[in-house]
Amino acid sequence: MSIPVLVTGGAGYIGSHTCKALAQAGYLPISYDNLSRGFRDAVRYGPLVVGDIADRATLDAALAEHKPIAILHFAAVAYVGESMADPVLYYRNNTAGALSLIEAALAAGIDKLVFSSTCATYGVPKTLPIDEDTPQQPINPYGRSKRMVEQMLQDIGAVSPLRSVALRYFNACGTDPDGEIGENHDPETHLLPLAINAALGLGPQLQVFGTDYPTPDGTCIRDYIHVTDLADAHLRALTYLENGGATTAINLGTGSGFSIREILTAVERVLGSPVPHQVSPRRPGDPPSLVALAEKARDVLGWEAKHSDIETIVRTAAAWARRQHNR
Ligand SMILES: NC(=O)c1ccc[n+]([C@@H]2O[C@H](COP(=O)([O-])OP(=O)(O)OC[C@H]3O[C@@H](n4cnc5c(N)ncnc54)[C@H](O)[C@@H]3O)[C@@H](O)[C@H]2O)c1
Ligand SMILES: O=c1ccn([C@@H]2O[C@H](COP(=O)(O)OP(=O)(O)O[C@H]3O[C@H](CO)[C@@H](O)[C@H](O)[C@H]3O)[C@@H](O)[C@H]2O)c(=O)[nH]1
Repeated sequence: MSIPVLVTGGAGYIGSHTCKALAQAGYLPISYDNLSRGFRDAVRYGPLVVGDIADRATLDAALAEHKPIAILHFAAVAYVGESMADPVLYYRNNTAGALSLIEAALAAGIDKLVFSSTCATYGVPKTLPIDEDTPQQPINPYGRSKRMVEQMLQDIGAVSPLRSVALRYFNACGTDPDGEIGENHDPETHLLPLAINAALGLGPQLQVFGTDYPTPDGTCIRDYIHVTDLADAHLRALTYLENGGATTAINLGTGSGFSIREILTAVERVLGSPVPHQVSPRRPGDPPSLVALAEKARDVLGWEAKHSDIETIVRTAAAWARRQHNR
């Protein structure tokens, strides 16, 4: 019998890829998702409970029915720009929502939780690459909404059996190499899919948000990590907690940064067509450079990125984009 695990946000991009990895490893992923930003047809590897993490009645019933041994908590709203415009949404959904989930976990006696945190909790770090001891001083409500959840997990974990791993992802990208699931955000706001769609003629030209950052070519630098590598890290974090591991926080990145211009060059090289683009003003809330030091993930989880070379990222994401457009 497969081991049940509750996956909030299992109908979303990273959650659905992690459900696939869980199923392959002998777990039964129970997706718990309000479908506000996810898709029913992304839930393929276990049952779906349609519910909101703030809805304790539905949540408690799902926990009582499926008896998961752990929770992987992906459900959130996750756009830096949107969080600047609508902070209430971010604090309500991400922070208050997480507290509701934690209370439900405690009531159900669940003592293991893996949390989707983010490098956006670091703000504008003084030095690069970013290790886990870098002060968390987020510069947007999205990052603050997530840092608060990390703090709640630490405080609550200190006085309860709940142990957790906060995985601070850098920029998720790429799609399932088998093509079963992919990245479907509506609207899409992420650089990689927008650049690929522009190159393939499947979307409008890309807006490059700012060319006056303090970086070598003036565009923002990010650390791009393939979603399959993120999924693998979640399994390892779950195993760590099953083996009695203590509450901790771990970066998930490659350790290499790419500027937006370097990404456009890479997309052009892999797809053989240029990325039509124009320069636009900076997007509020964007730090100039975010690059991980990924040693803790290797030391604690035995994890390293295996699919995150830029070619694999572009190839898998482009295959998915073409399939969505039957091209
Ligand atoms: N995409 C990235 O680059 C990135 C980087 C760092 C961290 N993260 C974090 O990873 C997680 C997943 O991100 P994603 O890119 O897969 O996003 P996504 O929007 O594809 O998935 C989020 C899922 O959560 C669901 N959801 C949202 N609010 C909910 C609620 N109140 N109750 C139940 N379900 C709810 C949505 O319907 C959606 O299916 C998020 O927590 C995000 O903050 C993402
Ligand atoms: O049309 C676009 C979209 C993005 N960018 C830039 O590309 C970079 C990456 O942007 P995006 O793909 O939107 O990712 P982030 O804003 O870095 O945020 C993602 O990565 C974060 C970690 O860095 C996560 O926490 C967030 O959930 C996730 O949305 C940024 O400099 C953007 O300004 C553009 O220039 N044009």
